[in-house]
Amino acid sequence: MISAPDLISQTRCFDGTLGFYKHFSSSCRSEMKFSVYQPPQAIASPVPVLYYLSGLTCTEENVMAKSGVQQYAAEQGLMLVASDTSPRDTGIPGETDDWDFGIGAGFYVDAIAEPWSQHYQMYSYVVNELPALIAAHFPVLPDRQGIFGHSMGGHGALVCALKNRDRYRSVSAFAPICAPMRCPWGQKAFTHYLGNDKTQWHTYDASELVLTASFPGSILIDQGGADQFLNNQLMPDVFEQACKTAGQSLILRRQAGYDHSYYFIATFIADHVRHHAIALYA
Ligand SMILES: N[C@@H](CCC(=O)N[C@@H](CSC=O)C(=O)NCC(=O)O)C(=O)O
Repeated sequence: MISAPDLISQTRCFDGTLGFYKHFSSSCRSEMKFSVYQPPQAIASPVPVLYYLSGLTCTEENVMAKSGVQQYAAEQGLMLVASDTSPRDTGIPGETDDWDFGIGAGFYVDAIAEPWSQHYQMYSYVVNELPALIAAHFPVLPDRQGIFGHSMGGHGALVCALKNRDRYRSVSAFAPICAPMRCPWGQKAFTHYLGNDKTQWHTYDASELVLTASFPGSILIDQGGADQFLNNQLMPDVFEQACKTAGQSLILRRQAGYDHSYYFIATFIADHVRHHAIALYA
């Protein structure tokens, strides 16, 4: 039996309910927090569920506080679940030293290198443990799941969907880190979490994965043209080229003038929720 999470706080929002929760994660072997927006439709019957993965430095709160996503989840009848971006307070030396590694920067991989492998199991957490807990304790249709995210989390969403096409019916991303093996954020995280063997890195790089594991539906990506991280960290051209090579359907929208912030996400999040709703209610 999967234990119920503890409710930390609950707020009414667009005729639904926004709740913040904590529980002990067996994957990460530490306490984890997450947030859930339950739309009004979920009172009558179970609804599809959309998972959101945040970027570096974020928690389970950022998307709920800054994007305005609840309005669109309420319109479309989707449960929205946002996980934290890493375990916290594990006691691993150095986990708070850098803003782009350790706490707030789990990169949605299962670490295999010590000491990170003891707790940093974010891939298993978001793909297996959290969905099982949500299915056990919230009114969702667990065979109707979508996933999206921003930056580190946008890349995490791409990887989760590409590796699990049987579990997710839809995927989208805001300004994802498209080729982590080639950028400083990704190289730093993969070196520490996965070690120096590059064959391990390939299994968590969306631009490599898509060459051998395509997703059945179209992938939607929005990328701001004035994003400060565009050229040195995000590299959407690499993913676009890989999708072309693999025959993967991709809608890559380059949005002139937009940066990397939640103002950019708030501007286009209605389109993303609609993209998921179409697939999840088909
Ligand atoms: N000054 C920022 C630097 C980090 C940042 O930009 N984080 C982004 C995600 S970057 C890639 O994963 C973010 O979403 N920040 C949180 C927010 O609410 O904007 C910082 O310290 O946040």
